Amino acid sequence: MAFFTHHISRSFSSSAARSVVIKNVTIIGGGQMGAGIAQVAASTGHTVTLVDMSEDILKKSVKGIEGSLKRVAKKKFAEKPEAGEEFIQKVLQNVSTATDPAAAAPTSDLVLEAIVENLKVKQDLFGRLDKLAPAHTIFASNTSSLPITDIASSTSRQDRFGGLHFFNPVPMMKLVEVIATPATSQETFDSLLNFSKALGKAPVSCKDTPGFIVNRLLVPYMMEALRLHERGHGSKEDIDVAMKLGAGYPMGPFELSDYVGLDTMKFIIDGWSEKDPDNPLFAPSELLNKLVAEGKLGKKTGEGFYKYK
Ligand SMILES: CCCCCCC[C@H](O)CC(=O)SCCNC(=O)CCNC(=O)[C@H](O)C(C)(C)COP(=O)([O-])OP(=O)([O-])OC[C@H]1O[C@@H](n2cnc3c(N)ncnc32)[C@H](O)[C@@H]1OP(=O)([O-])[O-]
Ligand SMILES: NC(=O)c1ccc[n+]([C@@H]2O[C@H](COP(=O)([O-])OP(=O)(O)OC[C@H]3O[C@@H](n4cnc5c(N)ncnc54)[C@H](O)[C@@H]3O)[C@@H](O)[C@H]2O)c1
Repeated sequence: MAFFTHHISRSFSSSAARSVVIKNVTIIGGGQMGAGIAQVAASTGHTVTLVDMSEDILKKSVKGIEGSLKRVAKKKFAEKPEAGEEFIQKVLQNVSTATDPAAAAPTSDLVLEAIVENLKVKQDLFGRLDKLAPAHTIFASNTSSLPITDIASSTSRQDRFGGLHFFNPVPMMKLVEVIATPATSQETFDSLLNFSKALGKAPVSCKDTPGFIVNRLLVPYMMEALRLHERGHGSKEDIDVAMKLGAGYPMGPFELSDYVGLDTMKFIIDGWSEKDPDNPLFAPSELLNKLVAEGKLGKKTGEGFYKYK
């Protein structure tokens, strides 16, 4: 239970570097979040290196960015399609790709990670990058549910490590949660906050507590929707309609689950129920486990709670 009641008091390291103006950004993980963050950073004049495990994945990421930019341009340059095309090309010029994170780390002001929601994999990545990146480089994680302190523990720059939690779809969602651990320096926190504003986002300040603000409230809600359905108390379609029309949510919980990715949901809930097994809010869902075992991960694989093909 300590996991959820632990109170963190923040202190600032005096050994911290000066506040960094973030211009060159390395984003690791070119999935739905990494690609979205890369798009928004490149659109706001940052130089971005997007890293993933293969050229094929990166091609898909850049294609996704281009598709999303077209949607943005269609709205932003409704009267001037040529200006829209110019905007898209200019943004894409700000994005390069690499399969080795070591390629860009030495010139980055910020390394932001948006890879799989697995503590060990994230720690291995940052442990390796810690030896390659210059002293001023800030590290940040886009984790949904893992303690930033635990991820940062694999590095020797805990004062230059924080959380930057974006929301899906990144080009549309205005919020960024900026997370300071007790070891995050004030300068690092300010740099991350200013970077979020430079992206045109609205940052809120969070402590390094489970789920920060949004997911501490959203995860129990989403899981209870699944359990309500499993108890036979509502079809997924009715639950979705009810929450859209009765609570004003843009998507119902099953639509949103498919949009987020059922694998990511499972990583989150398994991690929390392991740490806090007696908490009924974090009880696992058999239906979720079954769909993930079948490879039905939501929109990204063409099927989850609903079919998209
Ligand atoms: C148990 C664990 C569970 C918790 C998981 C937590 C996960 C995580 O940590 C936190 C999250 O992110 S939580 C998740 C938080 N996220 C939420 O809660 C999201 C909830 N959903 C929403 O806010 C809305 O449904 C959307 C904004 C997604 C779509 O808007 P809509 O009005 O319903 O429908 P529309 O007709 O489709 O789109 C209209 C127009 O919007 C534009 N546009 C849209 N996507 C775009 C993109 N990718 N690019 C560019 N542009 C994009 C475009 O102009 C489009 O027009 P077009 O002519 O079609 O090009
Ligand atoms: N999906 C969401 O709605 C959402 C929202 C906010 C935060 N997050 C968090 O963002 C992170 C990424 O989520 P996502 O939805 O973009 O996942 P995703 O599955 O769409 O993408 C993850 C990408 O990371 C790559 N990857 C995995 N391990 C890697 C490694 N070691 N090196 C380089 N690349 C690697 C994968 O190839 C994949 O392209 C997770 O920590 C997740 O919890 C997700």
